[in-house]
Amino acid sequence: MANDAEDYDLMYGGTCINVACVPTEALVASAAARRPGDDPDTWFASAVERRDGLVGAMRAKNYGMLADLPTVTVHDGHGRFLAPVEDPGDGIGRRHVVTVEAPDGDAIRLTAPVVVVNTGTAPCRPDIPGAHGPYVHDSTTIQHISPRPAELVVIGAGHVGLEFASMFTGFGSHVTVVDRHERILGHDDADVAAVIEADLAASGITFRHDSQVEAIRERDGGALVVLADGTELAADAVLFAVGRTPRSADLGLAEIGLEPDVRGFLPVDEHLRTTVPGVYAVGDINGGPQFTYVSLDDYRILKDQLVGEGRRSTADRVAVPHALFIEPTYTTIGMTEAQAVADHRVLVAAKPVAAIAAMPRPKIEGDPRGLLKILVDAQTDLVLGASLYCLHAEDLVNLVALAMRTGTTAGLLRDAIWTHPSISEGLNEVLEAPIPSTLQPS
Ligand SMILES: Cc1cc2nc3c(=O)[nH]c(=O)nc-3n(C[C@H](O)[C@H](O)[C@H](O)COP(=O)(O)OP(=O)(O)OC[C@H]3O[C@@H](n4cnc5c(N)ncnc54)[C@H](O)[C@@H]3O)c2cc1C
Ligand SMILES: NC(=O)c1ccc[n+]([C@@H]2O[C@H](COP(=O)([O-])OP(=O)(O)OC[C@H]3O[C@@H](n4cnc5c(N)ncnc54)[C@H](O)[C@@H]3O)[C@@H](O)[C@H]2O)c1
Repeated sequence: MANDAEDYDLMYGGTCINVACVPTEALVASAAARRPGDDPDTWFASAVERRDGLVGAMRAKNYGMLADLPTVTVHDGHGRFLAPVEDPGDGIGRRHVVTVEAPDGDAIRLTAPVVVVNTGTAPCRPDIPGAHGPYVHDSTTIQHISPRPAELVVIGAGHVGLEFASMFTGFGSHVTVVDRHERILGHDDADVAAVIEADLAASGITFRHDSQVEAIRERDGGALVVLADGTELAADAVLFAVGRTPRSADLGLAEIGLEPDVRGFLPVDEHLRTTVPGVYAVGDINGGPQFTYVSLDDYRILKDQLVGEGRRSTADRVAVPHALFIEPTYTTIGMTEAQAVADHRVLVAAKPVAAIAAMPRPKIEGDPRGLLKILVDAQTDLVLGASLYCLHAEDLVNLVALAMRTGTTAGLLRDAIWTHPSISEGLNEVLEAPIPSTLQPS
């Protein structure tokens, strides 16, 4: 196990637990819990402390889950392929060779007929002047920023950009988000994206769309973000949230004849086999969707390949949901409205959360922002897709996902008995009177 800074023992459990989902969602939750009277800096410091405790405990647990198994040996260090050992005629066949170089320079050599590459991705920064300057961060380093920046510029309005923008706004910082596209969530329904952007703007975030960053300059005690149109944005800190790059550059891939794609990801077939026999690539490194639960499903496919019947494949994934942890949570599943109207007669069931009388839960918890929108096939009554922007939508979307996977109709969701007061019961009301989509197939 290794990360870019080579803190091997700080990465047990991988990216999600140590530098991604768990720590960031812990900070998002703490930021959302801050009330106007709470001192921002004290609150931020205690949130960081809480985050560190949680991450430390989960890392230890994850290490134990592997290291405590009698069949597992954990080696700390950087793994890299060496040339394979050709079949010595012992019945096992050709073996791959991996060297693991420990931080102190010691290296060991491991041989095996099967090697699974699960090296993940790392944050990337564009090749512009000042991108590695002193006040410039990525999603990992900003989690350890001190003091809290009063003025933060976030470059990139994707998952990382919007989550950290929402989080730092909650911590009392002023955040400007710069993105090269004309709107946020460009792949999603425009009407839903507009509601979300309006809420984020109302919470204090400034958006600069259609913008390219040309350089980042140092100024007294901070940075100056220079945009292509000449605008200069002063910041205490800058966060690059412009995507992630695969960790494949130093894996010795040439030794085994494994060619990465142009971006550096390792191409696989639907059973996660690379082009080299005996070498699999799972998780972010294979260029699939970058989510922990997809990496987990890759593991199921791999397990089925190695000790099962070899039937599971990426092709049998149905209705994979996505969640964006802003406040409140925004989730999507299935088709967008534009995609749905291309092949279906679509009914749209949509209601602002504040107007759903039969779903008091968000009002009880004090955040009635959001919108529930569900797309239904007018002929079959099956759910085609949904955009759920609401407190606890990260759970509601799983219910809709299950309905889509099992062919449960919108009528059944509408008429089901759900607990009260819950978010699920919103389905009773939202699905009551869907109306035909007004979008034309493009
Ligand atoms: C800020 C942020 C928030 C996120 N939030 C979410 C979320 O809420 N939900 C969600 O589903 N996804 C989220 N993601 C995405 C998610 O974290 C990743 O998709 C997931 O962690 C990828 O897991 P993986 O199995 O591919 O590998 P990783 O978890 O990345 O593990 C790779 C491991 O390999 C090690 N390694 C790399 N190269 C070598 C080498 N040569 N030798 C030895 N070890 C090596 C690394 O140190 C690391 O421990 C988030 C990502 C980020 C950046
Ligand atoms: N809640 C979650 O599940 C979650 C949370 C965080 C991250 N992630 C995963 O991590 C991955 C990486 O996230 P990310 O936000 O870094 O990448 P991303 O691909 O989601 O978004 C990058 C954004 O940066 C913009 N951009 C790129 N270069 C730019 C430039 N030079 N100037 C201005 N804007 C620029 C792009 O237009 C895009 O909007 C995501 O794809 C996602 O799979 C998931």
